[in-house]
Amino acid sequence: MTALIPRPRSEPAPGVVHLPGWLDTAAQRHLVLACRDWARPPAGMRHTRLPGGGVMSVRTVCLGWHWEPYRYLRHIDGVPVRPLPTWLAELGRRALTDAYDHPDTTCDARPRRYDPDVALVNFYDATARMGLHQDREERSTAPVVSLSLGDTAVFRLGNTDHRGRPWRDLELESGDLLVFGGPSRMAFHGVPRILPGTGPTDIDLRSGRLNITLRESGLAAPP
Ligand SMILES: O=C(O)CCC(=O)C(=O)O
Ligand SMILES: [Fe+2]
Repeated sequence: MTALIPRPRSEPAPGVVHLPGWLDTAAQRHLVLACRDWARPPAGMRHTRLPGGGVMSVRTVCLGWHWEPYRYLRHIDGVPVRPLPTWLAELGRRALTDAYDHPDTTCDARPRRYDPDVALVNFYDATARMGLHQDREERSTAPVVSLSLGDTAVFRLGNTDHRGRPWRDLELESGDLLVFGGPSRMAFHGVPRILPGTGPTDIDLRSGRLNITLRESGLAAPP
């Protein structure tokens, strides 16, 4: 959506930085097209099965490493994971610099080097959601970089101790960057709601929301 009032940078918790509209329209469209390519079979988008027998309402495709609850793998059902393109890792590095290298930063959680080797690409239709969880399968403590495309999401940023309150809800719009690192790296977070019909009309995504998170797995690449 075109914001009439520019939304300012914010730091909703120490180590969490929200940069609204970080990606311009061309960059958003480029990412949407890339996601469409990554979503093609055989390692396409799928509803992740949960150990309890349910399936997640979002559909996911992974780059670099496959994620499944609660581990990273190179193959799922015999299907190798797609590589993570170097341009996407570079975008992640730029994201951390832009997020933390700011005079108002109260907590610069930038690692000396950031080498994201895994991306989770989630697609949310109008009814999909994601429960509160921690991103804890990574062995690295480096920040998570999150990019949002399409419909606005209500993003719930919780505390680091448990799933309950306190939490705070942020709206993540198309093009927004959110990073969470430092003391908030293990914050519980989730997406209780998507606001259908709020995405831009010029990024080649007719409906729904894409979210890309970049992470450092801390796992050794196989020889
Ligand atoms: O969709 C989002 O904004 C969050 C996604 C997320 O938490 C995850 O993929 O682990
Ligand atoms: Fe997460």
